[in-house]
Amino acid sequence: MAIADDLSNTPNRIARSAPIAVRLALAFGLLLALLAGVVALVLKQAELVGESSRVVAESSLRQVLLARQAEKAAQAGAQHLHTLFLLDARSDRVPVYALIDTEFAEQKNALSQLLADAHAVEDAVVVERLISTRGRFEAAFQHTVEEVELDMGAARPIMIKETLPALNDMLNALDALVAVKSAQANATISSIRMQQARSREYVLELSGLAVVVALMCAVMITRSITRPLALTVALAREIADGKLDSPMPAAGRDEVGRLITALGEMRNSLAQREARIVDLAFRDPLTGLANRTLFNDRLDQAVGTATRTGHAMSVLLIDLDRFKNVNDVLGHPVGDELLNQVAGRLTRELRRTTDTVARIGGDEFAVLLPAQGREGAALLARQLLTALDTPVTIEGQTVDVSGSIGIATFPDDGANPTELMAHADSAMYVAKQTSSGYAAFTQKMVRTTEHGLSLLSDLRRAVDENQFYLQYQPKISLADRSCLSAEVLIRWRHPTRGFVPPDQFIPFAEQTGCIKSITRWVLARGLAQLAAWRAAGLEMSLNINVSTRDLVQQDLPALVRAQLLAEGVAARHLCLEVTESAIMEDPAHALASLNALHEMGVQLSIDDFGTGYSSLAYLKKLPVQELKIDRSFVMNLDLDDNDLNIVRSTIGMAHHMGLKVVAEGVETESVAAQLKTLGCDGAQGYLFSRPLGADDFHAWAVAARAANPPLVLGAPGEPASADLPESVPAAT
Ligand SMILES: Nc1nc2c(ncn2[C@@H]2O[C@@H]3COP(=O)(O)O[C@H]4[C@@H](O)[C@H](n5cnc6c(=O)[nH]c(N)nc65)O[C@@H]4COP(=O)(O)O[C@H]3[C@H]2O)c(=O)[nH]1
Repeated sequence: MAIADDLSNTPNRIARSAPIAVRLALAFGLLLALLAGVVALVLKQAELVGESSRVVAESSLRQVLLARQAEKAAQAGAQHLHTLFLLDARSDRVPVYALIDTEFAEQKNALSQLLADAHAVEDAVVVERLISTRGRFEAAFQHTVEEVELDMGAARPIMIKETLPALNDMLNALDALVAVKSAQANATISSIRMQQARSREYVLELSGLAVVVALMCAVMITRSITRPLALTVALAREIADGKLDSPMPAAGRDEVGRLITALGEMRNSLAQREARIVDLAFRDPLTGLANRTLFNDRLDQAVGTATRTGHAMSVLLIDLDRFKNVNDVLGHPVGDELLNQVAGRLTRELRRTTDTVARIGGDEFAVLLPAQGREGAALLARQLLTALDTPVTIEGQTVDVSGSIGIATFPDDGANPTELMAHADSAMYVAKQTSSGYAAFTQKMVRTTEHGLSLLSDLRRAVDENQFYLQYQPKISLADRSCLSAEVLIRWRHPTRGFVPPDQFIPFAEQTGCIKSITRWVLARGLAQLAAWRAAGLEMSLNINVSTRDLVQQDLPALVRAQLLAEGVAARHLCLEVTESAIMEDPAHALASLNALHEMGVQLSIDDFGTGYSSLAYLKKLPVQELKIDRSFVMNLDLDDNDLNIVRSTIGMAHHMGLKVVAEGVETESVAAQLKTLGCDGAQGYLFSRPLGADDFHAWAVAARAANPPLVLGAPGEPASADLPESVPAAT
């Protein structure tokens, strides 16, 4: 069967190997040749038939004419014989004899010619008979003529008995000859007719053959063009429908074959481009991981499957800690490489091909675990955190990596992808505050979120409704216990919640952006109070806390400048406290703000030192004058050698860098004494005073000043003899 197919396809293959133009030229050439052949044959046949017809007609006519001529001559001879009987004088008969001789000669000549033309046996027999009858006639005629000259009376019976019967015999023989010739002519004509009929058949057969051959050629050529064209059209439609992987039809070497090849090339390049587009649409170009779109798509499918099968499934959201620092401090190429390495580590931890790891944001990754419950997800979270834990080395720099993972599991933590992702997100934020680094979602997290929402609207109202107030805590010099500065601490008296400590609302205000209006309020109220104290003769400076958000916003220096000008307070009497984590959150912007404030003359202090991640080496680059050691290291300084060592080395290094050091949370004399021994410059704590209201602080400060007059006047880090103008340079 295959061989038969092969054979039947061979002409097609041959046909398709030649160009269409050549094929058409060949086909039409063949057709023309066939037609020319047929025409030539028809002409030849017609010529043959015409020639033979002409020959036969001429020959028959000639023979009939010769026979008639002989007959006529015989009849004329007979007439002249009669004439002889009517002429008595011999002289009158002589001319008749001459005529008779001529007629005899004509007769003889005609008969000789008839004999010469008589090829057929039957012709010869008839002619022989004619010649013999003529001979007898001629003899009888001569005899009669001789008798006429001898005895006219005797000649007449001779003529009647001999000559006339001989003449009749000769005439009968001539009739027989004419009949034979006519029969021959008829036979020839019917043979010609047969020949003509045969010629017609030949012509018809040849024409039929030519038509069949032409049809076969036409079908073959048409098929050799239309079939590949139909395949080409089908291929083009498939390409248009986006089917780019169906098998390609075999391409010949003709024009259609070249078209198929070109379509194939077009299809391949389309397939490549489509793959690239799909890659761009669904892959993260940096890490090669699935992107958010692909992740969401797979999450939809996984939730669909889990709903049908009743199996659990989990989502893990992973956020890298301090990634922004890496990007800002070490540069984007290092940040990109870090993300790449993290992507590799996450991918390597996944064991099942059905699991998906995706990069869904800058430093945010997500893992989809179909058919995996909470325990399995928590186990993987721990493995991922361990995998991330090893520091990476990029361009010779060692970068610590850590992450926080939030887990949400279907169906307990969410019935749809949106809920699952939102709850994994909430869990991730909780995870950031835990030591384990991961957290599975609980309903309590929803309540926290709800609580957060109502807290947000309350916070927004608090400034307008004057629910905030300020307290001031003295910062004293350990050298002489004098008070030169006060730290401003905000307090919130909520109408229904009661007193809300700053630790509970400041971080939230920072997250939600409310901190900006709070800082503005604290700056205005605090500087107004400072101006009032100074106007009342209390030599004092103020420390005000600013948050990360304040620091990265470029309008902080302008705001501070405006408030200082509004209250007429010199910039040097203001010290802004920033936490090291606030600086490290966005070092580039933080540094810009700090520089602008420093140029303005504002003092800068690093708050809660020791709790963040920054190093003293990095702080060296900052325009700060003071460093406040966190109270967690100070409070048990006299009991804990570790704390003592930390505080000692911090003071040593800070002094080495030209910074004043203030210890927070000093509650006992023993700690104060230790700090003084260690060379600490200032201290703050319940030992000296709890945070006080403005009036109480004023009274406390006046009393303290009386008990412990300052050896020098000025803010920590400020030269005692400084006599700076009360004006404020414009912020840059
Ligand atoms: N145990 C103990 N605590 C002591 C002692 N001496 C002072 N403190 C407390 O230590 C905190 C010192 O403030 P902080 O480190 O800047 O820490 C502050 C500061 O980071 C933030 N904060 C307070 N007011 C403001 C503000 O106006 N703006 C901003 N951005 N943050 C503020 O809230 C944090 C907490 O403030 P507070 O609750 O007022 O808590 C204050 C103060 O009451 C002591 O001897 N023992």
